[in-house]
Amino acid sequence: MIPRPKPERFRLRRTMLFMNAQKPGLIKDAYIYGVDSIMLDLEDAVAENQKDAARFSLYHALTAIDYGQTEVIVRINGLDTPHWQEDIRCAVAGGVDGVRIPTCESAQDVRLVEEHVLAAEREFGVGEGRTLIMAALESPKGVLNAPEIAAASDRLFGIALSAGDFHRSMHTHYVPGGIELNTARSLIVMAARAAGVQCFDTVFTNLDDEEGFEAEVRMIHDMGFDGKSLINPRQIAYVHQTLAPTPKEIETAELYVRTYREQSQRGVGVYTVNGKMVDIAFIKDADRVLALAKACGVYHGDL
Ligand SMILES: CC(=O)SCCNC(=O)CCNC(=O)[C@H](O)C(C)(C)COP(=O)(O)OP(=O)(O)OC[C@H]1O[C@@H](n2cnc3c(N)ncnc32)[C@H](O)[C@@H]1OP(=O)(O)O
Ligand SMILES: O=C([O-])CC(=O)C(=O)O
Ligand SMILES: [Mg+2]
Repeated sequence: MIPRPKPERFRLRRTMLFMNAQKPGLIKDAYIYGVDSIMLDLEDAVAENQKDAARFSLYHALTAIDYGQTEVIVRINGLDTPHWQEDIRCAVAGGVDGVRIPTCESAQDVRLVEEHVLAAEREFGVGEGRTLIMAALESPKGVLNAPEIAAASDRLFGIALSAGDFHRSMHTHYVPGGIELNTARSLIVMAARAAGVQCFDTVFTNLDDEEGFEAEVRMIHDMGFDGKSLINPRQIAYVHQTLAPTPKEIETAELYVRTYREQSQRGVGVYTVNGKMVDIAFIKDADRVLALAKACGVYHGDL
């Protein structure tokens, strides 16, 4: 069994790439793409009569492939199916970093998964508390319960919008620009921030519409999402580029932190830089920008 580092609840997750757990050709060298997290899917990408075969393939991938620093998440089947409990046993036995709950609708759903994850950790001698959880919100009930879901467990690192199923349950239609998803996206970002967890946008399935994909990535970046679920390796680079702080943002953050240190030594709490007011609130954000820039590998300074 390949030893994996202890999963970190909060780490860089700009890109989370789905792949069918049953396809060795996809999963055997997935780490070469430089994606932050891979999501081995046991749910919708796997045909109903192939669930056992997919679990078999998944277990062997988890125990035989060295994914290095790439996080490995397994999307289990829905809690309304006969599959999810065995999915959890298989993923935990293989030493997975985390499980993704599809169509999560309540804090109770998260706690139920948590109970089964803990039981599997005990059964297979995997460190108790090791396995992380994330929740995908795919129904109006799930989105409206986002605040309680986001705060439901110390294992939960984030919540994600899953728009395909959300569209179906809402009877909405895809519109370029995503106006029909505005409320769901805003609620998810707000609930995640209130609970101190991460938030992820949904997949973009039209691989031929590069312009539409890029516009959506810029929009979800502006809305405050930490990352996005992806379906294809060719979507990774643009997300990494767009979600990293720009040189201008880094320069401003550095300037704010340095000047704040000088000013606060002199007992000054609020002052101006290039005509703009700066106080402690700006410094907290500047610190966040510099930490993100460091994690993205675009800042190597000493702050
Ligand atoms: C709504 C939902 O539930 S989404 C989640 C469930 N869906 C999935 O998991 C689907 C994930 N994506 C895929 O399976 C594929 O990208 C498809 C079927 C959509 C398109 O497949 P292709 O037409 O083969 O894509 P493409 O030609 O761009 O593939 C280029 C290379 O990337 C590989 N690749 C494509 N998608 C993935 C992926 N998700 N993960 C890893 N590798 C991939 C292909 O194997 C191919 O490799 P090769 O050049 O060595 O042969
Ligand atoms: O999580 C996602 O974005 C994919 C998905 O299940 C959906 O769109 O229903
Ligand atoms: Mg779905």
